[in-house]
Amino acid sequence: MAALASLGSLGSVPAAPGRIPLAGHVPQLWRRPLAFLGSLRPKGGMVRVDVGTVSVYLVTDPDLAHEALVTKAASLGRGRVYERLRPVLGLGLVTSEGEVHQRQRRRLLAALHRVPPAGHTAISVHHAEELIATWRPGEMVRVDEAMFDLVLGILLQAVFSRGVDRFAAAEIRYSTRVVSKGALARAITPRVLDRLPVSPHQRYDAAAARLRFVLDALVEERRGSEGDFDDLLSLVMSVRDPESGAAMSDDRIRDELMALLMSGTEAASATLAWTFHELARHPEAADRLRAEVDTVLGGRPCAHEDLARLEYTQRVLNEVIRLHSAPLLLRRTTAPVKIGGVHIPEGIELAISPYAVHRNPRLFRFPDRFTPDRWLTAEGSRLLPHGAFIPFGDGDRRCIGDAFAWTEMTVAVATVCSRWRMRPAYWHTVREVPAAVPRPDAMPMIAERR
Ligand code: HEM
Repeated sequence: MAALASLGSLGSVPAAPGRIPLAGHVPQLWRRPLAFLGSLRPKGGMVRVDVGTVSVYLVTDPDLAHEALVTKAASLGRGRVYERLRPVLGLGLVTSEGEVHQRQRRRLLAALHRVPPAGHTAISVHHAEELIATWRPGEMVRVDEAMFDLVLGILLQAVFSRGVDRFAAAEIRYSTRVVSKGALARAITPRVLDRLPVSPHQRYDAAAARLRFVLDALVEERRGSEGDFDDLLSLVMSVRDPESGAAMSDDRIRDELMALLMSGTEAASATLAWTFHELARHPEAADRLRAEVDTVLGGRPCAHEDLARLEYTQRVLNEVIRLHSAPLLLRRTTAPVKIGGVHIPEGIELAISPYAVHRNPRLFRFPDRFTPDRWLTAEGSRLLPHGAFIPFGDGDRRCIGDAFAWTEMTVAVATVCSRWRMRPAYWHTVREVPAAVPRPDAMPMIAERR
């Protein structure tokens, strides 16, 4: 950071290595985006990455990340990528900014804080038990898809306690996948291409339209229903803005449901899939985790009180989420701001990279190694500097579903590992694909009964 402070102006921030005229860093971003990001450790913690003619200033240092996400957050908005996604996803928490975002965030947090944690554990256990009951010994399971179905099922039941009919559920499943998987491609392709009759665009827009349609119908159906519903939708409908006292319109509720579906499924299911991948690659860690699960659960389903006692399981999850975290949290300056001593004018695209921060050897010894016990030592999160461990972001855009995700992930890992041992399918080499949180291209595994 000291090095950047001496630079002062944006023009003196170094460009990442390997830039070529006109294309900038597009070849590296195209061929090996995550390895490229993980390799960037600029002196001073900020580096310029050119995506064609657009420059993005990338933050890889914890102090600067903390400034951008927390102390200077008031001068940063959402930026170009979210502008592209707004027409599709609407104005939910993920895409909105400024006063609209703050108001909606207060309301959603108020609703989420009223969800009883033990109730969420019970829903997670029910769905995890149901999932493993369908597996047969020696069967190939697409773990990435199974985990997506699991977290989607949990989220849908948390939002619609009496369930949704199977047509709506199938539509939500299909469209959520298409819209979240295609978001990155939509965000980086120029607007002029949207109108072209090419199938990926048409498929994307059609899926988003169908998702909006189904969610609108479910909200409307709820408005016409009698009785008490003990779920997130009724909380969201009833919650008032703590300052103005106003309730949310149905359109806004629909946009927030879209935001929850987008953010609440991909990241948690990818993290779960990576957990089974890492456990399969580290048999010693898998043995310890199974031993802990056997001791704590003793063969019965997980209860809410068990979660805190699954300490090694939580360390495994912490380590997975450190290694497989968001490549980029995107922002744009809405006012001139000084970050890391550099004066940044209004309208500049910034990106904070948890992925790069979490692989910084100054913060984590042998950062590419999977070492769950690092969370027992001085490296453990409480002693890390601000901005050093940010898998859920930070500041006024920090993930609102972190507790929700932590519960369902702990339950899922404990439930699967109490009964099954997952072995990688030898015919597939898993690749990390860039997404909001990197996801596996596919993760076939063989389920072996313990
Ligand atoms: C392992 C699981 C998860 C990870 C790693 C994760 C990560 C993140 C991160 C990094 C952000 C901040 C994005 C930014 O600063 O631009 C975020 C925001 C958000 N997350 Fe999560 N998330 C997870 C699960 C969930 C779940 C389960 C839900 C909902 C049930 C959820 C809902 C949201 C929402 C609505 C936001 C937007 C917050 C705002 O902009 O105010 N997330 N998440």
